[in-house]
Amino acid sequence: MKIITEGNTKLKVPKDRTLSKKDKIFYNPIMEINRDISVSVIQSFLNHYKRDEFIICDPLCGSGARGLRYAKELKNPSGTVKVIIGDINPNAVKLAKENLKVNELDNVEIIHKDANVLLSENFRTFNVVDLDPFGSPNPYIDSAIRSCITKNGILCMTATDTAVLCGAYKKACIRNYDAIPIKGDKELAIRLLIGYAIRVASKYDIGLRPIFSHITDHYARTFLITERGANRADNAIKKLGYIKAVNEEKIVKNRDEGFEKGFRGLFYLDKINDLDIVNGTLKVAEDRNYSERSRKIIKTISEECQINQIGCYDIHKICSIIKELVPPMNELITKLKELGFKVSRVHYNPNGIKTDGKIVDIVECICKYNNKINNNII
Ligand SMILES: C[S@@+](CC[C@H](N)C(=O)[O-])C[C@H]1O[C@@H](n2cnc3c(N)ncnc32)[C@H](O)[C@@H]1O
Repeated sequence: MKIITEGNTKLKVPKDRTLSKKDKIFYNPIMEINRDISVSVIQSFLNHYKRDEFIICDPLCGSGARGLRYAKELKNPSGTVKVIIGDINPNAVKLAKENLKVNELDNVEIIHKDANVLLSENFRTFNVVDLDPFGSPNPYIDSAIRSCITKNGILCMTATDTAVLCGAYKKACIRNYDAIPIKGDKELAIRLLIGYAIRVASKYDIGLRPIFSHITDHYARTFLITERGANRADNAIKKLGYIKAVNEEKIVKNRDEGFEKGFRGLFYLDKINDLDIVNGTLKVAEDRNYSERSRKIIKTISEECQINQIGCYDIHKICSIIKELVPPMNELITKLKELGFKVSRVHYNPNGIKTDGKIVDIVECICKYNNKINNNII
């Protein structure tokens, strides 16, 4: 064991790890970024909404890193923060208890229990439920929704089964998420996951609205606000639909229009980030000097979420289709901006941009740049 610091929380963690289920206790240092972003999003939410008591459940806690960071680093401006953490693995629970002592916290309860049992025993109790499983969060989504408060609760989840959500295993995606995936644009993986969660929540007359979503390294992560009532559930369902990807262009079809051959889904078609929450998240991460990479991801999201586009245009793929050389991304972005278009890079693909321009505008800029290069004008 060794002691490390994440944020301002001290953690005793195993020295030798395989980062798989084989580890006696799971701790992944790469997920510090995930935890930095999570603390910042929830703090941003707390700064927007007044709460006397704010109760968070981390039912798949591993070493306790996530739950303990919430307990130590979240500040509730108008009340208290309490964290319930649990794990089915007795070794994880033992370590989480040791980590609780190291941090001298008195606002945490640690429970040795199956996550679905813990969540089911706490009907409509938690302000936040954070699902951070191995693989898909799917086995826990139903009980997580029932254990969340129904108005302005937060369900956050990590999915590490991105190969499934991104379309490498179509049958598994249909089986696990009742949806047909699309390969290529990773944002669609989050949209598929959100779409699925909305369908699960709607049977309880709960609507879900995403406030922050990212796809980083090997996982997708989203934060969804609960909204009470059949009308809100209906509104959330109305935002689901089908997508057809044709040469980097995404054609969308609302669910009400029915399924058509060539389309895939269901996907969530509305905004997957709330700009106020994202900007608040960035401020928290910057004020607290959280990891540089987490700040960079949040900053890019704050830019990309101001452009209303599903997914992104991958410039390398466009160039390969039109058989043109790839221009420098910055040159292309500057050119499009000079033409009056909004443009942003995306956090999940170094070759991707979002823009309110059309694909023909991008193609024109690429061709013009290459002509100038060929004629030695640049
Ligand atoms: C990916 S790890 C959690 C990592 C942790 N949240 C963090 O940020 O470091 C998943 C954890 O879920 C636990 N787990 C697996 N199945 C479970 C179940 N049915 N109920 C409760 N815990 C479970 C595992 O023991 C493991 O510690």
